[in-house]
Amino acid sequence: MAAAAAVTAAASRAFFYHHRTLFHFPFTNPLYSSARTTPSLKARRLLSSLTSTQNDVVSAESLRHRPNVVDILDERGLLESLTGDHLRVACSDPALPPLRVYCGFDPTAQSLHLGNLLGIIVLSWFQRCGHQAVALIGGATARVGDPSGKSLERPELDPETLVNNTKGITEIISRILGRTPISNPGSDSNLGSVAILNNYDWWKEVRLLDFLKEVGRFARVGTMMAKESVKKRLESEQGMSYTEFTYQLLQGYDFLHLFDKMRVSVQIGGSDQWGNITAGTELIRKILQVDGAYGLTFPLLLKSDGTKFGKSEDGAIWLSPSMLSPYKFYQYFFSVPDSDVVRFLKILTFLDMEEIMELERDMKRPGYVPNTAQRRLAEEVTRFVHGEEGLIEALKATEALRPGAETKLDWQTIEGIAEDVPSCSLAYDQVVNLSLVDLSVSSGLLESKSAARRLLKQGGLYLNNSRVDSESKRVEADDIVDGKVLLLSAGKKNKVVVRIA
Ligand SMILES: Nc1ncnc2c1ncn2[C@@H]1O[C@H](COP(=O)(O)OP(=O)(O)OP(=O)(O)O)[C@@H](O)[C@H]1O
Repeated sequence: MAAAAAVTAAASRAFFYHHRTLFHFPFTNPLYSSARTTPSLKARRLLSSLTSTQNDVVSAESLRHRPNVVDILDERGLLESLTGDHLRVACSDPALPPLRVYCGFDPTAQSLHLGNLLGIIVLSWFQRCGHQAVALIGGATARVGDPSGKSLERPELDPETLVNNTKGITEIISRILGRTPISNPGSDSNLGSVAILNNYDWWKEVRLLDFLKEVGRFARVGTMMAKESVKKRLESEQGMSYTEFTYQLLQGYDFLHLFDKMRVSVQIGGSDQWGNITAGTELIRKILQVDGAYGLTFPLLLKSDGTKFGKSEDGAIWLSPSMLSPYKFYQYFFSVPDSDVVRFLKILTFLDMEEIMELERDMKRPGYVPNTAQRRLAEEVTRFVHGEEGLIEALKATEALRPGAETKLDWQTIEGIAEDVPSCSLAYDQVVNLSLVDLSVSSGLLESKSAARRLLKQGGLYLNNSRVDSESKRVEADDIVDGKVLLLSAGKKNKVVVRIA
């Protein structure tokens, strides 16, 4: 009873604290009048899970145990900088309500990529430690273009592309973060919830004169010029447009808006976002005259050649399954060099640090089966991004590419492989009853019938992963997988997918 009463008292203290933080310093700036800044109906629905008072009441469970998310990020190599050490205390203080933390993504491509995954992972860590995640799509900021880390002005995107990109990115974030397991007290589900907002919803209402008067007045040009993103560009031949120079204030104002309207007190981002994030904490401090807004950055994920994983490079690791199949995604992680695998396990998975260290020790022991750590990494990251079904698809495709494998093939698995190996289309009548020797040539797998016969005799010709051991073998209707495709292999590496037209 006493414990329950203490919990209730602490919960109401926490609840009260929340309202005090929000409303103690009333903010009468006309830019924030509710008529102008109300999010769209869709955004409101998405936000409802976060804005309900029920979610603010701290449960007995979270009061007892809220792991320190900042320490966890630090331990795993996911912490670069904090705007203040107070966040370390605030994030695990049982007297405070869960933090609301946001990460922004400009919809500059149809899909997010591996570099952006770090922001999602950090949001997920916050969720797992009992906090609430907000993903912000920069529908407005993408029209301006973030100069951070860019040597050239970003190309302008047309509204239709932005809408398309926003849709793709929203799907990815809700798919990944919507299934993050968390202890979510007071909720029927033990899956995380994420609010996804679009900053165009408030920016489209803001008038330039109001902005200059109410926000611009508090922004010092000297401070803005000193930001890394601006300094670098001013040194370049092309210089910087006024539009891109303003970007930091747009992102800064987003933080102010989210802090003021939705009690979001933490912004996270890659280290290149430091200047934009601090623009927000500075505006909050100057305009709202409160402390209690925090910024946290994580290191950029770099390739072994020192360049960052991004979308501009060839062979970007996309998170959308329509831009990179779960099979290819899995294969990427399965093939990372031994020198990177432990670092990736810490940064990109939620595996216990003990387990990762054990894997690291195993790698140095005699008898270590090569790629064991990579397999674990590939499984964990693929499951996080593509779900259990995506992982199964990737594993099936991996198995299907192994000649002699006994897994029964289905057409989706073969189609998954078709992106990665040559394929051709042949009419049903051109295929059924044709000898395997002839099919090997007409499908383009082998150059000549004699080469096909030779390979068959050596036991190297496979139909749907089963060895073909007779020269007289002809294709039967039943060989066509699900009535749609065949997989022909010459040895371990060469394959052709034959589609039945
Ligand atoms: N390699 C990376 N490692 C960590 N975070 C990254 C990485 N790449 C991008 N981010 C983060 O993702 C968010 C959006 O990034 P942004 O759109 O600027 O980069 P990008 O897609 O890599 O651009 P580009 O490929 O055109 O350089 C930012 O918070 C940024 O810090």
